Amino acid sequence: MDPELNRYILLNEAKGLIPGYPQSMLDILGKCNIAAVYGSTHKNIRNNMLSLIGTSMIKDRLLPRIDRYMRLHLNNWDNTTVDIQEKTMNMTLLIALKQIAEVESSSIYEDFKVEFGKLLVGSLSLPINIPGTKYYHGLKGRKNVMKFLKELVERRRESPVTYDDKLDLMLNGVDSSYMLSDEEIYDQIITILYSGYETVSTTSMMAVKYLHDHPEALQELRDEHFSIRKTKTAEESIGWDDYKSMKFTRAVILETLRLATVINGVLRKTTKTIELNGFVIPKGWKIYVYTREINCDPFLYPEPFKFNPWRWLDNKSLEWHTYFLIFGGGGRLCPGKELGIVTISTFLHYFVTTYRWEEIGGEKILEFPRVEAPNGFHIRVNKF
Ligand code: HEM
Repeated sequence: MDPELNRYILLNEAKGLIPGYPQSMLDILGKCNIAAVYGSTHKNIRNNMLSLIGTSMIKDRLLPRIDRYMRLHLNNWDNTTVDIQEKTMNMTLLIALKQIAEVESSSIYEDFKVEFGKLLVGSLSLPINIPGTKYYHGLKGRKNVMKFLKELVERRRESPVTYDDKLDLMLNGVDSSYMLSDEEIYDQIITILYSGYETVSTTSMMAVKYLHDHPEALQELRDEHFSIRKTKTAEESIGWDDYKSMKFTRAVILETLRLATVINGVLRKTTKTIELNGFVIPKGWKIYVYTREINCDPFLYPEPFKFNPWRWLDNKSLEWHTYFLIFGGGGRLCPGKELGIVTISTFLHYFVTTYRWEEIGGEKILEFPRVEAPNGFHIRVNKF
């Protein structure tokens, strides 16, 4: 839990502190997934990942698409009761899938979602492969997800048409310095969908919850988004400069991530016997770099249990603090950080400028060990 030691571990992969994720995760996300590789292979996969989800890609290609599908997704919520947990999960998966295979995503989405759900549950399970176990279902999910992806790739290769999405970029070598093999392409797609799923959907749901409970913050957020809308026609999408101007929105998202910690920590494994703070950690041992507690450190965040987005504006360096580990650190710092924040910001933009909402009430949200609403999180939504 020691922030300094945690940071040391994250920054020193080369000294024998490589990722140590469980066997179930490695089997189900694939052996080429970014968390399973290290050294030069990791460098190649990560550079490729950055060329697919990094800032220049978001600016030019991803944001317009996120904007378009967010509008569609938020259409027709007027005068209805929605389970915002379910809605944000669907939104996140569908929008991510659209970025990968835009044209085909609509037709495969419903079936794909079922298989992806199995994969998700199986990724954190005891690796016992007998019918009925989560692991068994997870492997089945992976097998079927792979089937979808292989068919997509085959069709693309046979077709003379070019597409403007991540799959085409991967097939045609977006990163000129390294061409992914087919296996790497499949695992890269699964990794993108997996890493951005619960993180983005849960944070979107929890932002709705915190904003509902803090009307002052909601008002300031609305003002920020209405002032952006004022400069545009109803059909005009938000652009990169609009996104960069959403200072309060970013603060709301960071504060939500801090309080509703989606990732409690990250796992590492020693490749040799190592001494850390006077303790000898034998070769092959796993280390759980538990970062959750840092989010509630009263020295960094006074009144740590209070939802106070303004703290991120009063102290602009907070996001860049040495112990800000919400997105990890070192050579594995989350490459999807900006894409995640862009997606949640776009969701909040259209949600708060179109609707007001009330909680149906009484529904439990668990914050530990996972942030989730076991029975859903229902809200009544009405147009302004
Ligand atoms: C907004 C919420 C998000 C949070 C809080 C978050 C958090 C993290 C953390 C803590 C790590 C470090 C893991 C480690 O050191 O082992 C990480 C890595 C990663 N994240 Fe995110 N993430 C978010 C969104 C996303 C999105 C939207 C994507 C992709 C579309 C993504 C893709 C990845 C990938 C590929 C890695 C592995 C990087 C590597 O091993 O080099 N993340 N994320």
